[in-house]
Amino acid sequence: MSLYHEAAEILTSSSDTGGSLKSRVFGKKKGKAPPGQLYALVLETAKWSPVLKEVIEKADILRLERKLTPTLALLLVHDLLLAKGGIALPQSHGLRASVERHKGRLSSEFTLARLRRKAPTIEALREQVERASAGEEANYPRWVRVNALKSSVEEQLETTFAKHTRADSIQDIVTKGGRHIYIDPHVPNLLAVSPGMDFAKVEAYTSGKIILQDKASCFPAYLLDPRSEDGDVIDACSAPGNKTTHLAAILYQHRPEFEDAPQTIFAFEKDSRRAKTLEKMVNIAGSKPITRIGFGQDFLQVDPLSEKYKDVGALLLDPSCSGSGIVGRDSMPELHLPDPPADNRGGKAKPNQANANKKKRRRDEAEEQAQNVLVDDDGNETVVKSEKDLEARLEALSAFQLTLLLHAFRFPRAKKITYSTCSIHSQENERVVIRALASDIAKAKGWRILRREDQVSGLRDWPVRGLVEAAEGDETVAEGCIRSYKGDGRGVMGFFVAGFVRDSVDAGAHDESGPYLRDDDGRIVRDVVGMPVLKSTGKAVALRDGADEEENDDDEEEDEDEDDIDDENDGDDGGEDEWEGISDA
Ligand SMILES: C[S@@+](CC[C@H](N)C(=O)[O-])C[C@H]1O[C@@H](n2cnc3c(N)ncnc32)[C@H](O)[C@@H]1O
Repeated sequence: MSLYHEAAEILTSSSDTGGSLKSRVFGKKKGKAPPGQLYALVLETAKWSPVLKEVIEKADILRLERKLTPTLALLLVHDLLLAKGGIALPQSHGLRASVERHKGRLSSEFTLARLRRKAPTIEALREQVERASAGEEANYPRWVRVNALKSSVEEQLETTFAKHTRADSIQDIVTKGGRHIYIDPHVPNLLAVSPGMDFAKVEAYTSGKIILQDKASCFPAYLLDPRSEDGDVIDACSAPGNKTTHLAAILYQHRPEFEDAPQTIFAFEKDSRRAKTLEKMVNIAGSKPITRIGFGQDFLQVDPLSEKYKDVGALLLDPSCSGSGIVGRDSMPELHLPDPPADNRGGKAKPNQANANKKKRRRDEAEEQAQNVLVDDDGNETVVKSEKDLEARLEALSAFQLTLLLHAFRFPRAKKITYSTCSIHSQENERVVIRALASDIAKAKGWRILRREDQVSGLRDWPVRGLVEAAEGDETVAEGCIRSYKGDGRGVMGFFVAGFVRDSVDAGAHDESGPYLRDDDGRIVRDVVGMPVLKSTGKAVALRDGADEEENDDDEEEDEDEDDIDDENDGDDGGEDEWEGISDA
């Protein structure tokens, strides 16, 4: 079966079956076509279908080409007019010929359809199409994290977003037409831009200078705030790698001067296939030199007492969850099929009312069915027929989430942990936090909630906090928890994060933050001539004879090390031109 027949089968079945488009494409048992290509073809064709329907009907090719069904015509005309390589069939193939014969007519109808929509260029039309098909997402900004390892907000404002106008509020981004940009006041290096921009070919995106990441999804790494004195960092559940690469960028920004032994991020991912995506993202983002990926490695099987993890001072836990906070996940745009020629419809000019009603009924049934399928944030589907089913699913998830959190509490040098979900259910959120704090291990090791007043400034200021009732009336815990809700006008997905801290590490594990005083960014405090200030005396280190020269030599070495990181990153980018990007929670 050709790519187009497989795609047509998916498009025609989409109104009858539940489940997400991704699961229907990637879960297909017998297909021959590469799933990535199939998925892109089906999704893009559905997005463009209102325009293509018009083009096909005006060019009248369904009357002229009797073998073409309306669905096949949409798919083939999509590729003829919009795909880089045209129709993916041999030149002699009958289907290809049946559409290419009408290329001239189809192209001019396409131009007319564009002009009727007042789009001066195909790019402008593409933006319209993206916006119209975005569904729920059209009411949200596109969040863009500038990757500090490779670029800066200033550079991106002058290059990628040079033509954007500065907006005064997040509401302006979604309500005003055109291209607007807003600098987020809470999370450093975060921008919001108007929806509808196609990033697939934007250089800053394909080279990892910018990463598409929802604002709320940036909270965990920012809240963890890893410093050089925290030693190594664990990302327990890493793929696709948004938070891993965010951690790397934060470590890079906090890197102390004149110190070697860079920190390591241990990024675990249980699912080997997803670990490959993680690897790709880590490479593109330039985080590879400091990241060790645990391919297919289950965090629960990692021994906290292993020598390898003796310097782990901070952990980020972002486990699988119900994904109930995700905005517009995998929503399939409505398909607009061209009408068959009049004589194929038994001479009637329009589909009759009975048919239209039948179609509507089928659509309603499919929608109802889809609402009963709970798709978690890893794409796994569970049919939820009742409240009881949902409760059982949430109970299973929260038991797993709690186990993970208690495992993290065991790392002997750990002093900070963040726990997050993209769920709105308190069972997966405050309830897990409360149960974790009440555990024997938390009490034995001295773990407590990271209070609001001790949080990084942007999250201290974030107004949406945890639910007091779900936190069993504990206001300190509820205030320490950070929430967000979709649809509340703040432009973010539904999310939850809480931080845990403790004041001292396990007996036997040393505090290795070093002998020198550090500023808020983890940099060593120095006197006017650049000598480091000792914690013990509050005074700068005294110079020995000849030590001045030695220290300068060291400085040069350190600078070279930092350059090495950049060089390696640039080198990595060269081989990754197939990167199509990830956008995620
Ligand atoms: C919510 S996603 C993580 C998203 C990721 N933190 C990001 O921001 O890009 C959860 C991931 O955890 C992985 N996972 C689930 N259980 C795990 C375990 N026990 N050990 C390691 N990875 C696990 C899943 O396969 C999935 O890829």
